[in-house]
Amino acid sequence: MITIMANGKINLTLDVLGKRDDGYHEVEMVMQSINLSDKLTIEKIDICDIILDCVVKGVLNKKDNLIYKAADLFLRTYNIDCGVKISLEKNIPVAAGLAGGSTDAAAVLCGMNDLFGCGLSVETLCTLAAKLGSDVPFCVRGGTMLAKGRGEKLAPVASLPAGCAFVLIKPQLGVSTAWVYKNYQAQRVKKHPNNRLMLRELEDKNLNGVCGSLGNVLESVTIGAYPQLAAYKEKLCRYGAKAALMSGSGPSIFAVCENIQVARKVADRMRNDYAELEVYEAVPASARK
Ligand SMILES: C[C@@](CO)(OP(=O)(O)O)[C@H](O)COP(=O)(O)OP(=O)(O)OC[C@H]1O[C@@H](n2ccc(N)nc2=O)[C@H](O)[C@@H]1O
Ligand SMILES: Nc1ncnc2c1ncn2[C@@H]1O[C@H](COP(=O)(O)OP(=O)(O)O)[C@@H](O)[C@H]1O
Repeated sequence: MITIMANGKINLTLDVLGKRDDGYHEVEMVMQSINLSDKLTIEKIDICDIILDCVVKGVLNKKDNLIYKAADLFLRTYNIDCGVKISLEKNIPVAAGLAGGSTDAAAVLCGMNDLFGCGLSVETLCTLAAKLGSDVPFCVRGGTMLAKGRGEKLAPVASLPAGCAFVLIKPQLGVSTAWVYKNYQAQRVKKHPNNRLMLRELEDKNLNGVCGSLGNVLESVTIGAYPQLAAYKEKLCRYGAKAALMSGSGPSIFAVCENIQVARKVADRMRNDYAELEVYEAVPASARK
């Protein structure tokens, strides 16, 4: 039996370059793992089955769970003639722009690789991961990455300056990623993030520069539909954060602070207006403890 942590992510940048022939959007984004994590326990069972012990809001059919899909893909690809029982402690809110489902799927692939002693490389795991979703390869690797293509082409980039921390607002509503991309209209975007500049600011460990380079074009869709998200961003900055942005397709909002003490102060002030928030930090690649 093994236990494995599945980290959530935020997007420091997210740009959409255009629509592709396969219906997906060509993206360019800087992604960052954070220590908001689900916990999975995976054990071998003698029967050829996948048993799930978990509750995921809105996922009623076991076969729709990305955990099931990942386990099924792994067992079929490597002709493994036994099954697994997987238990999940779900901490990452669902459909929140934090890759909760994708990271569970990535953890299953990595966990089963260890459990069955397959010795697959990270590259092989990422190829498998891309079959499950655009964000799943990033979740296999973690850390700070530039993602291109539909999100699966990854290159490691410099990490954030040490010590910085995030206040993360987890709104009660869930937003469908497919709906957000479907409603994306390039002409409604006022400003695109400058990914090159973001990479340079990360290299220079310049937190003010990083904050100045944050940007997410999908805000034009999700904040358009839920204007209260703009008010959260504005308040977080007024209460002492350096900058705030929506993560992924939303609706989660994160604010960047120079250190955890400042982040806790901002979070305490913000709690009077909005209760569902917590302080998190960046985690490096492959941190699953
Ligand atoms: C927006 C992002 C940013 O990191 O994350 P989330 O907000 O979901 O966390 C990702 O691009 C989401 O990745 P992921 O959630 O894995 O998406 P997928 O399951 O592959 O696709 C869900 C739907 O989104 C659309 N989609 C996804 C990725 C992409 N590059 N272009 C798209 O148009 C597709 O229509 C697809 O049907
Ligand atoms: N284990 C899982 N955890 C979360 N969502 C899951 C899971 N399995 C399937 N899903 C489905 O994936 C969708 C996207 O979920 P999630 O990855 O949490 O959000 P996002 O794509 O915004 O990061 C959910 O609405 C849910 O229907």
